[in-house]
Amino acid sequence: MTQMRLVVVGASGRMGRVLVRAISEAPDLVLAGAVDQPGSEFLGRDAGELAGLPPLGVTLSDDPLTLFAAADGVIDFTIPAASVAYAAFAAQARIVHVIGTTGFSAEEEARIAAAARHAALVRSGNMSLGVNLLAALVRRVARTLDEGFDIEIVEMHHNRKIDAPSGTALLLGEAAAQGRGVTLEENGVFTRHGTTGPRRSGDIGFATLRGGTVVGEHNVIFAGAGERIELAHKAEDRGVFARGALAAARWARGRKPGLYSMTDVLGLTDF
Ligand SMILES: NC(=O)C1=CN([C@@H]2O[C@H](COP(=O)(O)OP(=O)(O)OC[C@H]3O[C@@H](n4cnc5c(N)ncnc54)[C@H](OP(=O)(O)O)[C@@H]3O)[C@@H](O)[C@H]2O)C=CC1
Ligand SMILES: O=C(O)C1=N[C@H](C(=O)O)C[C@H](O)C1
Repeated sequence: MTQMRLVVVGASGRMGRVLVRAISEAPDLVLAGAVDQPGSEFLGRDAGELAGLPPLGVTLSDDPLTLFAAADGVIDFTIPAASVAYAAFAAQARIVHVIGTTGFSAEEEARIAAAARHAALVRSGNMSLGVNLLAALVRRVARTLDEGFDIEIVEMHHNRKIDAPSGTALLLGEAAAQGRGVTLEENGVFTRHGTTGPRRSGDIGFATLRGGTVVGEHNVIFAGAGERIELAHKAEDRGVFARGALAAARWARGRKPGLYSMTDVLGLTDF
């Protein structure tokens, strides 16, 4: 098969730079374009140089439509409003769209699902193998234990993160809710402050920590009477997310339109 031509949107961001490096190291992939938002100070700069590499001859552009027309896929770790717009552009160009962005509203999620009717789109709050395996484990444990075990999800990220709880924490919360046969909408508790009263049986609680340069840590606690099970994942390097996103792009190439997840990409089946 020919090399897959990928455009990285948000190429000057933390994930964007890691993605540019990962693509440049993959013999089956080629960086076909790098996009930043209009007005960005990085427009016109070489994407390789920004990523700490020798020049790649691909400069940051604010013209996604032209680049998408000549590409096979888009890798997108940006902000929700941008990802929604790029989903429509990728659908128009009928190319693969991999979305790692987190923090979407329900309305934005619906617009992404609508775009996925026209092209293969993979979206996940966490692209790493480890977290997606953890989600399957959480689903399994939640199915086994009854409400005598309280579920709490604790996450910590760097101090530049703008959304809370993390996309991963929500993904893990959904897995716990599915295992229990309930919905996160009805059972999720996202804030506690003041005189809250005792914990309601069946709640799925979330706690958010922010500080320093932490790449991403998640802990799912099943707290019972006199014993506690903890399932945890620690990301040490953003490369794990980039590798997952590129695996998703390869997997989605040539696939029929639809909204896919990393569970589909990794072929993870429930235990
Ligand atoms: N699913 C996963 O596995 C992972 C998901 N993420 C998620 O990815 C997202 C990005 O994270 P991170 O890289 O740390 O954040 P950054 O803020 O470092 O990067 C986001 C980049 O997107 C750019 N951007 C904003 N609007 C546009 C636009 N319209 N077009 C092109 N680029 C745009 C920003 O530019 P500017 O700086 O000028 O605003 C910035 O460079 C977050 O939602 C995060 O939660 C992160 C890691 C893993
Ligand atoms: O913003 C980040 O950095 C991360 N975001 C994702 C999330 O919201 O879960 C994934 C990862 O934990 C890093």
